[in-house]
Amino acid sequence: MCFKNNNDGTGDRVESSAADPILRVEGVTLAFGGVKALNQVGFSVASGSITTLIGPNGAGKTSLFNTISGFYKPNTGSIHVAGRDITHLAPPARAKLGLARSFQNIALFRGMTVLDNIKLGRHVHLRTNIFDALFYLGRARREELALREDIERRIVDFLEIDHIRHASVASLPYGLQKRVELARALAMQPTVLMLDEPVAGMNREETEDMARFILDLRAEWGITVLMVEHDMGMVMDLSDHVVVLNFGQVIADGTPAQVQADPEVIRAYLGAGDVADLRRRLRAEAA
Ligand SMILES: Nc1ncnc2c1ncn2[C@@H]1O[C@H](COP(=O)(O)OP(=O)(O)OP(=O)(O)O)[C@@H](O)[C@H]1O
Repeated sequence: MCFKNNNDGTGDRVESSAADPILRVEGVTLAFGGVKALNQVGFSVASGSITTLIGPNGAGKTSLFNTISGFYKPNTGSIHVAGRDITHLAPPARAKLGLARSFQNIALFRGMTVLDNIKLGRHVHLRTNIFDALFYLGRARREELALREDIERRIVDFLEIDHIRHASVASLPYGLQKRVELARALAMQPTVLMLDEPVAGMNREETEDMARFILDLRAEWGITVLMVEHDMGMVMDLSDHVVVLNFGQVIADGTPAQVQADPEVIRAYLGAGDVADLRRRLRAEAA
């Protein structure tokens, strides 16, 4: 594949051929004491796809996200981005390779402006990395002067947040804060964007906006999306590929139609209901 994003300063980024998955997880096991949060987990994410991890509470989705982004080290198994083994790389090195993520709970600097929060995302590609940047803003700001402004402008235009660029994050409604968090992740110029429950806590209008942005960033920017999401309506509408976890294991892996029809998914994940029923109920609740 060719990166459609502007990759200045990212000389060590990886590329994949059309035949290879952009992300591959193989035999990953992760234990917390006696609890196996992940047990021999394996799946692939095709380049340019929207892939979603679902599963009941405690299934291992967050553990898997944290393992892929490098915050947890697996006991066994490996993780590959565009064919390169990244299992032993720290999170900033993974981010440099194009693996960016957002967090379930908003992790923005609430006292700072929207624009300053977005700029922090760019430091992943500077000599001053994002973690340094958080603590040594003076140095980061000096380096900022050398950055091109067009990426920020593109992101701000794309996410329709121009009118709030100088507002402090704390003053914004929840849906806009989540959009700013997405903007910061985009500022990392990701190849694979990991979104942790992107519409959690959003009202229907905010959810629809976020769904539109996710579809557009794949279509217009060529970014591969891997997300964890509980909103079944959104999962089934947006995803090309759904991976279902239960008790730390992959119990189904396929298209939305395939996993919706899988009896083990219905039994394990949805209990007595079925996906169509759950979807109806969720939509009724949202209305
Ligand atoms: N830091 C931790 N220490 C000990 N056990 C943990 C830790 N994190 C997760 N677990 C356990 O690992 C298992 C998987 O948890 P995880 O949070 O990954 O599930 P999840 O699918 O993300 O759940 P949810 O949908 O509720 O967020 C659970 O049994 C959980 O109690």
